[in-house]
Amino acid sequence: MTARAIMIQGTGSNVGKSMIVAGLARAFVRRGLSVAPFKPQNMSNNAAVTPEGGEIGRAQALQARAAMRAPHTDMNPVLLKPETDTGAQVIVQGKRRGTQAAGSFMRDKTGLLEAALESFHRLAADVDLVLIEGAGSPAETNLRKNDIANMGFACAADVPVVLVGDIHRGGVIAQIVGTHAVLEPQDLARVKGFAVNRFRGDRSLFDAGRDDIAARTGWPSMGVIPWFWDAWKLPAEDMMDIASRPGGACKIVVPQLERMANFDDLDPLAAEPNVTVEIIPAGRPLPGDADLVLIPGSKSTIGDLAYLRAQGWDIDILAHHRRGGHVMGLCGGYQILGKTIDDPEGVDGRPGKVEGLGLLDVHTVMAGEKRVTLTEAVTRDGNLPVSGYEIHMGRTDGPDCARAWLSIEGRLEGAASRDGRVRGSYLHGLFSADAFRASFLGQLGVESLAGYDDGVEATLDALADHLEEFMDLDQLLELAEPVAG
Ligand SMILES: NC(=O)CC[C@H](N)C(=O)O
Repeated sequence: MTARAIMIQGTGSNVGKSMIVAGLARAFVRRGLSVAPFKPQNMSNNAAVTPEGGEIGRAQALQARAAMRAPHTDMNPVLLKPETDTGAQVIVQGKRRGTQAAGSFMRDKTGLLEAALESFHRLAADVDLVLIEGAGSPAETNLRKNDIANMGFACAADVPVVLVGDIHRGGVIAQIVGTHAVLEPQDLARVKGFAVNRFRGDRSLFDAGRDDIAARTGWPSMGVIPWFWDAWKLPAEDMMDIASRPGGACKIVVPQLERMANFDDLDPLAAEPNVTVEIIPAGRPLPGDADLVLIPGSKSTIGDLAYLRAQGWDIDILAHHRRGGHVMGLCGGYQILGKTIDDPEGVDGRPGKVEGLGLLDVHTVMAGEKRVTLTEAVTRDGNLPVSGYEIHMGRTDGPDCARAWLSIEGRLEGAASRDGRVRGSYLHGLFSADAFRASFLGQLGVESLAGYDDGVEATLDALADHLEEFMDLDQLLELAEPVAG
């Protein structure tokens, strides 16, 4: 089969590329094509686990779901997970390759373009259409040399590009015309069209603006896409996209860690009408009226523990617990709740051994192989099924693990305090299980009113309808070119 491919690049990060690729994937699947999403290089601490036990960006996992395919490590062959301001864990074709400083990554990308091309061609051998997503913007001329995320990949793979701008942040004419102005001729020749995303109001008011972009660039418009109001119902890719979600009386408070990882854990809770999820940014105390403080995962637990203390959140969490409140820690958050965290070789950030909050009598050691796996578990009290995933270097043990509240094929998972109000587990994604979430919220005194996965499916269909209406999908498909062998 000869697949066709097209690449969606943006005029900047967060212009809505991943959402557009997800919507296009669902729309083209509904038109009868087999579709695979692909992003050569992603930078995100929000990872998903594939059935083969590898890691990819969560956005590609959502796009795979939109395309009705299992996620695969080939869909995002290079994933950078920031650990500090200057260093990141590098994941290649799903596996941790090590930690690299930003500067050395820029200079030395040995083998990465080859890995990206290999993955791309493997995907293309299997489907009718590969929808490729760029990263950031191709207008960052200083990053063009050695690039594998945008034009560097588009040129190497010989694929056409559509450029998306974001009118909501302003200056969209300059975004697109400006990108046209700074691209080198060989990159410019790749761009076949543009689209304007996140339009609010009367679209006809922008007709002249759209025509001006077309006249100045020579590119046809693929559409002016109105704001998609239900976007929040889809798993968030970027920390910038997660927002507090006002809802009902039950208040779940989440300290926004600097290296927060796998925050899709919050989505099923935020989708509950009876629940308000409040994400607290640095500089603000955790509110005193929380029903539950949820400490999310962290890419660098020791670093984020210091960050949490610098905000005074340790004091807030201990006070909340003393007042009778519930505390839950997931993965990095679980480790933070324990007594000690020991990372002798710095496999998770800076090396060191530190004391945790001590709300759980457990100890964590970071070492050895990274555990990356899809996991099916059941709750020990009600035998409720929970499916989730694990991504961690740390191993946690201690007396409170005897009160583990989950069981994975007979093995105990997690820990709880004697009074049961403090709980931790390595299992990400557990709140998507409707029955478990209902029972968990029941313990906090509220009723669950939402079916989470059904809601995501309905939103992906609505997104596909939205793009069918406001983008020229026939023309987009015509622009897609056969993948050169
Ligand atoms: N996903 C997580 O929260 C990971 C926790 C920690 N960074 C570890 O690797 O063990």
